[in-house]
Amino acid sequence: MIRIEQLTKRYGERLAVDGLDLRVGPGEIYALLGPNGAGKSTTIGCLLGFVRPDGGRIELAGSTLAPAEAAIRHAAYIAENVALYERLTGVENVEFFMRLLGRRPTPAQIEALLERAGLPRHAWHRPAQGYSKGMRQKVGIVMALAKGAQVLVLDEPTSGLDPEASVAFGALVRALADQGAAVIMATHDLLRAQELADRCGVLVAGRLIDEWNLGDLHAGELERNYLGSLGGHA
Ligand SMILES: Nc1ncnc2c1ncn2[C@@H]1O[C@H](COP(=O)(O)OP(=O)(O)OP(=O)(O)O)[C@@H](O)[C@H]1O
Repeated sequence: MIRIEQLTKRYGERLAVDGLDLRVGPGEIYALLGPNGAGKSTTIGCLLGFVRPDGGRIELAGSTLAPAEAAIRHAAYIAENVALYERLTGVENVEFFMRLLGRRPTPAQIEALLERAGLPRHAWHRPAQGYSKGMRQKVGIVMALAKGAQVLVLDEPTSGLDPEASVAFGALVRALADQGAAVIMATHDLLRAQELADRCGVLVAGRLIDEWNLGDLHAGELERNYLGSLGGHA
């Protein structure tokens, strides 16, 4: 579960996040929409403890720890470009990550995770420097699976992915949510947001101006609503 209450962040004079309240329940996928500069990345940065808020409260997976520690313990983050150790293979990257978590996985356990995430077999033992964006996203998912993350934070996860990779990625995210993870994804991809998310909110100038249950909307309706919502706040 993700609970954000009255989150505020300023950069000098600029109010990037303005008293934001937002909740994402276990098993729920929430799409955080909004134009450039709306405060999506700042919100995500605060969730992960990368950015220090000026006010408000953040709770991840019921933890009362400071956000950075709670994120280290409970969250997995998949950035637009998943950073890997370029000279290590996919298997070695996952092994390294799992050792940081205090685990000693067998090669078979790592391969089972890579298989589950759909990383092509031919890539398992190749250096990550040759990986495509979609392959990197899959390794990111493996790390979330390995960690048993209760919170999954995604920043523009589908930008630059081809439609097939994007659909495959969406299925993996849904599988993690079905295991009980609370998922928040900042995105400009309204099509994928409508396909994948359960709920979405529109952030403008650091405030949520609208929220919808996506199950209530017809195909294509999200874009109309979104543009209408922005128009009303122009
Ligand atoms: N490190 C920073 N220093 C100063 N201002 C910043 C900093 N990071 C973000 N901002 C400002 O805070 C506001 C929110 O930015 P943020 O990156 O969170 O928006 P965003 O919704 O993620 O935008 P985008 O869709 O373009 O990624 C913007 O006005 C931005 O210029």
